[in-house]
Amino acid sequence: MAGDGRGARTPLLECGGYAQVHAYKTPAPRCCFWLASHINVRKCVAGVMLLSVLTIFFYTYYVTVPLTSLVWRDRVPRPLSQCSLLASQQQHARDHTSDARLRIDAKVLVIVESAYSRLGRDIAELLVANRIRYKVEVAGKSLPILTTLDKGRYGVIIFESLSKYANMDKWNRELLDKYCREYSVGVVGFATPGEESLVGAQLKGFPLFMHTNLRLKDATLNPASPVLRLSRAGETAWGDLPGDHWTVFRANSSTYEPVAWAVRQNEYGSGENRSPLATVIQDHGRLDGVQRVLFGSGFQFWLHRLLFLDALSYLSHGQLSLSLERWILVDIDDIFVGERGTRLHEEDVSALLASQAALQRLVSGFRFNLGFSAKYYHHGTPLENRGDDALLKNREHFTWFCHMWNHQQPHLYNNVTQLETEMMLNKQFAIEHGIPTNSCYSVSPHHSGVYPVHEPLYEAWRKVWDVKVTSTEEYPHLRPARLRRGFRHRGVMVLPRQTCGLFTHTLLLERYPGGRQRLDRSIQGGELFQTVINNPINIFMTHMSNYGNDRLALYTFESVVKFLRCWTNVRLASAPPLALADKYFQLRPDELNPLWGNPCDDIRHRRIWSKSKWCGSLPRVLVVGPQKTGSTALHTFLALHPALAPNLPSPTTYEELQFFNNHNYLKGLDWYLNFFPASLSNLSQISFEKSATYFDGELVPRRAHALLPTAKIIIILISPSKRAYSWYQHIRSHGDPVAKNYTFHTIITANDSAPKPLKDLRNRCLNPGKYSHHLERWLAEYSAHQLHVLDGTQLRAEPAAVMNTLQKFLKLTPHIDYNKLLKYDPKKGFFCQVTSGEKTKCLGKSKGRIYPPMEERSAKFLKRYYTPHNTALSKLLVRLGRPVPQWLKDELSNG
Ligand SMILES: Nc1ncnc2c1ncn2[C@@H]1O[C@H](COP(=O)(O)OS(=O)(=O)O)[C@@H](OP(=O)(O)O)[C@H]1O
Repeated sequence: MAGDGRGARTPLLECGGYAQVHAYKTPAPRCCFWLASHINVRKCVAGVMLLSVLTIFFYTYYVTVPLTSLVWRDRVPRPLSQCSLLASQQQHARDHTSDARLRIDAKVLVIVESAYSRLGRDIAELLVANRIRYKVEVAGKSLPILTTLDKGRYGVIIFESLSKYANMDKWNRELLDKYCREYSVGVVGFATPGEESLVGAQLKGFPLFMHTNLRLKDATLNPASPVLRLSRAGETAWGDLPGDHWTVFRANSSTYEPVAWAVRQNEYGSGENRSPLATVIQDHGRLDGVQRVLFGSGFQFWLHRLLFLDALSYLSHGQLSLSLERWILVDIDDIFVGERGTRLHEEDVSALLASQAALQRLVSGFRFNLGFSAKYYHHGTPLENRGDDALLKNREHFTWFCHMWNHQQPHLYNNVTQLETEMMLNKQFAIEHGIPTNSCYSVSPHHSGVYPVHEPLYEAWRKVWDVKVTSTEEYPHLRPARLRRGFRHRGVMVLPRQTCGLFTHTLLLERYPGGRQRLDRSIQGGELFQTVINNPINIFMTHMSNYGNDRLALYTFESVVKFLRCWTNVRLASAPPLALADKYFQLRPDELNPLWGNPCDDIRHRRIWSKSKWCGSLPRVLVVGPQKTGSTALHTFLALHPALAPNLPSPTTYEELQFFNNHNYLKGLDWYLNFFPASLSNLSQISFEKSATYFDGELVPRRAHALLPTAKIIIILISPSKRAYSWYQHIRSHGDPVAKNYTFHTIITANDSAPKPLKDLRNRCLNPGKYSHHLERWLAEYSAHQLHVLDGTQLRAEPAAVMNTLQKFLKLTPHIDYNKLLKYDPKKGFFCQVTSGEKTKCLGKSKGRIYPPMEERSAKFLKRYYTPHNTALSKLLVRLGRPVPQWLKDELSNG
């Protein structure tokens, strides 16, 4: 057999030569014989399969792609533009401001039917999206308090149910009308669907008549209505209006003026033959001095959201007016990255330029912002590679920003150098191809490393690209979009990014998820349209593939911009990212400081956060102070418990990390996490942290809750007077120059005309002792059952008893008998840790200092000073069902 095989090779060569020469002669009997003897069925099947795979590959990459893309390009949808107003110039929008409203707060009161009602929720969400402050009250027997001293608390009162408003009891109604008149506060009301269909029914107490449960179509706005500001009149929203339960208004008084109209669905004809019915009506307040805007339906109809914002603006005399400026930046990410067959051709680039030119006519300064990953340059079909070249050829028409060179997620790199090297490759490419490198903007693939923060990314960005701005959808969470915020970290401004409904895989309008109508609805008054209305600065992320194929992105943006132009008076503009970031934080300076959340609480965040990071040992117990109440003793006692593990010590502040209350917070979460490494605690242990300055830190409860929402909070209280005195002795012995120069009495009695350093010291000394005030702040974030208020005087005298209660509160196992661990040390005058035998280990000299007793006059002064705060604390503890400590009873006694 072996001989057969070997000998068979030669005829194959001969076979080829033979066949050529003797093609018409005998058809290679030896060759066929050889083939027949060598090819079995298995080989034959394998060969056919291989051939098929090769054919499919060839067909897909070289035949289908160009052909299908030709078919797609044939079906490029035209942007929606059925608007007669597009050609006309934008007019000046009304200014609702007046001097009348200096006596009210720019806040609205929303009176809802129930805590769960749909429209009430929609109203609240729209207010949140526009950062309008509000308070929600469920309609009830009495009205909430409307004034503080001589100031009105609310600028507009919104009734989710018009009938609840009209049917208020006489007393409340008179009270409300009086408030509205006195402070020129307006009312918004919504007619909610009732079971009964009313025809010409009078709204109780008003010369206004209503038809209910109607189906309507073809909405228009009254160009003369003074309410309109964001909304622009002149166009008709053709077609059926959503919902079967519309209310329309008819009035026979000049106090009423329609804001919007529609016609009945079963009404045909045109122009004058159609009788428009008022769906939104304004009451000028000519009869009773109260201005109102009443809606015949809720927010299912997109235009009502716009009119609602206008109503707030009008009724608040401009106090609640939104700016008319809307900034739009469209990022095109993944330049060069797309799959073969989905990338841009030369004609797509031409279309991109043409669309950009069209958009520039409506959005001043508009340029597409291109983010490139150069590793994939020229990775397409030959036609697509020419598309890459066309982009580069027209590079100066666009703005550019760097994406990751290889589109890798930065959180996967634990090494800054590696990140820098890859960023350098992209930069090198940019320099070689004349791509501008000075935008100071970058975007990370899949938001990776931006939030939760991956420090090496920020470091490399700053170093290689001088990045000062980025954008993400992830801070603080992806959803809901209206809660997205910006922040700044390590000099990089992170802007919230909005979505426009287009993603990497969204290639064709006809295959749009949920159908083309879904995208069109989003554009025509729906989500995308509302996004632009609700956000002064919009950064939209799109991908290269959205601009090839049927150029879905061009359709989307041109359409929405035209729709905005048609129906609103907003002034659209664009600017480079750095300018937008400056604008953003000018508008929202309160957002500059970040609020760190726990990356492990959100699976999306966990996925874009380094695997080497660990949040499993973050503290679950915080001892928050205040200072000089025995917090160090408590920390030491807790650390003796086998179920508890304290953080690693800080080189500068020892056991206290002082993260939540000072500049350490701005160092970022990694800084804090480093004190809680995975090795810190075994799995059954609970980590804890103690920083005595947390208690009275203004921002601490909010920050602590954002990161540690389930933590237990321990507060230690002693007499605030004694605390203040101990604190004075403490900073004096630390050499504080002001404390050294003044007596305790001078400091605590300093009045407001005293020198600033003295006043500052007085505040630092006295303010932490206003216990009830600080406790309320903690209670605003944490629920009462998470808070444990511990008596510091008792901790000093009977530490074992206190630790007993605390162990129960913390549900610690095993339960430890602290009588065995602590012993009174007569020399120190305090309880100390028992070491070997009879020996003890006490706290250092700085705890349990020896100093003269407080002067009588100071004690008297402080007792008086703290009385209101102590009274409030006592009430608060009773309200919470907690024991009132003996020291507090003593302070409140008359003795
Ligand atoms: N067991 C034990 N040992 C030593 N000291 C004890 C102890 N228990 C309570 N105290 C009291 O704790 C006071 C210091 O409070 P803090 O530890 O909270 O001070 S600090 O804010 O951390 O600096 C300290 O205040 P001064 O007496 O003014 O020094 C002590 O009175």
